[in-house]
Amino acid sequence: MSRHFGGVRAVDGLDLTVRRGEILGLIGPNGSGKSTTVNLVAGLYQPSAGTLRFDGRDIGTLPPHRRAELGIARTFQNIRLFSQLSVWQNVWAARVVRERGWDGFRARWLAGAARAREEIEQLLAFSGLAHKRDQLAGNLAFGEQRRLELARAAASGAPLLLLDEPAAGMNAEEIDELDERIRRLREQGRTILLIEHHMELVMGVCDRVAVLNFGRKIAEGTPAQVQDDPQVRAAYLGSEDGDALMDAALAA
Ligand SMILES: Nc1ncnc2c1ncn2[C@@H]1O[C@H](COP(=O)(O)OP(=O)(O)OP(=O)(O)O)[C@@H](O)[C@H]1O
Repeated sequence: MSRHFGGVRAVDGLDLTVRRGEILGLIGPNGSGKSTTVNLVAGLYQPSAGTLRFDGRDIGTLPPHRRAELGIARTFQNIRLFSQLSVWQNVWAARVVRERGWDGFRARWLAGAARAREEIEQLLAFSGLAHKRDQLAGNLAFGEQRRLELARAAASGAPLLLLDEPAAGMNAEEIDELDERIRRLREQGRTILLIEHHMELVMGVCDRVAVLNFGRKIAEGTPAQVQDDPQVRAAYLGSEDGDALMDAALAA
């Protein structure tokens, strides 16, 4: 796929496969096209060229809500919750969409409510937010909002989760917890595309890693292979992420 903005080739002939059940890390220096890739998969952007298949089906022209119904959920780099709904209601809204799709959302939401409630309880426990259930999402602390976004994506039941910098702004303890949650989602059979700058998290949790630079894929492989790749090191040279990449390589 490619996506150009005027003269900027944000994504430039990217060929990427996310295998069922894996955690694929997508990394790259600032402005290398990671978020554009997520937005192409989620349907917020239309590709300038190329095709996109999900579970064998061409979804390149479907609007975002149809892709969500088919089983693609996401979190946002800049958190986007329903800030005037409670924690519980945020998770509930995602859960309801899964059961019935947007078309039946209003008419049939009551059906299956008991099972949904039980699942929402489990998700609130999973994200450590059970005690915050009645608070407005907009009033949560930053790290809690990130946790709620993840819970909401999980509540959709989508087999594919696109996580766009879920560790951004988190402290070390929160990142450890995030690491654990991402692993648990994989254990449940979810497939995860993880966009992240936090190298320790990426190298620790991902099965495979793909590296972008100027919209192109410059490397793909296991975390160890990618860390040792001279092109990857060159792309990151002199940046903070590059230093972290070296640290992760040395620690491995
Ligand atoms: N809507 C847009 N309009 C114009 N240019 C855009 C748009 N979105 C992204 N770009 C440009 O495309 C390139 C890739 O941006 P993108 O946000 O995908 O990178 P990224 O790898 O996610 O960066 P970061 O790590 O800083 O989040 C950048 O040069 C950016 O300025």
